[in-house]
Amino acid sequence: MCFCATNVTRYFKNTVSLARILNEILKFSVLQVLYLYNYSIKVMKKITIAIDGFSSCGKSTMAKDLAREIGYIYIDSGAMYRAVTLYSIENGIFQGDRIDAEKLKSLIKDIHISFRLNPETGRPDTYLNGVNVENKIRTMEVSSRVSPIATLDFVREAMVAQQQEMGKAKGIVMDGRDIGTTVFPDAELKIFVTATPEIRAQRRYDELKAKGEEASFDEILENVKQRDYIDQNRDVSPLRKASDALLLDNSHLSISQQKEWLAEQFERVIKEKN
Ligand SMILES: Nc1ncnc2c1ncn2[C@@H]1O[C@H](COP(=O)(O)OP(=O)(O)O)[C@@H](O)[C@H]1O
Ligand SMILES: Nc1ccn([C@@H]2O[C@H](COP(=O)(O)OP(=O)(O)O)[C@@H](O)[C@H]2O)c(=O)n1
Repeated sequence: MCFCATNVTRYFKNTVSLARILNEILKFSVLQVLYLYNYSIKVMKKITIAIDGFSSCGKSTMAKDLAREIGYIYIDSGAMYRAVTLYSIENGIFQGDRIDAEKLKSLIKDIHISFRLNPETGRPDTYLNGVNVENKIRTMEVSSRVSPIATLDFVREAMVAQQQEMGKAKGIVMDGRDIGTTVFPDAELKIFVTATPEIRAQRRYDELKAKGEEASFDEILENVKQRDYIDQNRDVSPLRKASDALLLDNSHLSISQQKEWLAEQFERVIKEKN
């Protein structure tokens, strides 16, 4: 790709006409044109993109789309906390609502989380100790137990260390609750997303229904509010907007509108950095 792109760029010399052709004839998006052009002349400095915010507001939808379009790695940090929660459910860490933190602490080194691209969806699936748990971690049972697990300092320490390792080379879009504040405080682009609890619950409800799963709107709304409360009030890395994050309330934005907004922010920052 690099060889072809370099030659094409040399041939056309004029970036504007090249961009127009890629855009109008080959139907490349503006971002793809920008990325291809920068890639071709090998000057594009990769950045780190941190997307934080409240539960179920569309963070991963926009993060995944952007990452795919610009060729960055996408990491869903929430999936990692969900995987630890699933492990805890399956390994007797919960006694009713009580968490056996000592037991989990002694087992945490045995929890290995990774992501692999699913060729069918074109998106990364979550693996727990080598097993694909992408569907299992999205159940209401995991949703209702994940936030207390995510308050545990040794769990966060282990997850943050892995996340920082994944982002060492930049070129990463990560979404979660503490990415812009704790995991990558120096991220070049930080977004904080919010929407009303009712709208977020409706989006999650529609998603579960579309998957053919049993869902109660009231239960989801309660879960969304409860997780927001725990996430904002925990001692370690509580959910906060980083002071240098851009605020996006997407209550009344469509998926494509928010995608376009994020692409504009990326384009602006990447131009400043290159
Ligand atoms: N702007 C939007 N309008 C309507 N639905 C949306 C929007 N953004 C995301 N969604 C949908 O809302 C649900 C939750 O989005 P998701 O990206 O998983 O949220 P988060 O990562 O913040 O938990 C998904 O089903 C997604 O398709
Ligand atoms: N960086 C992160 C990501 C998630 N989490 C926790 O993990 C839970 C699940 O995260 P998620 O991103 O999958 O949640 P949804 O908004 O997708 O439902 C959150 O409610 C937080 O309690 C966290 O503490 N820190």
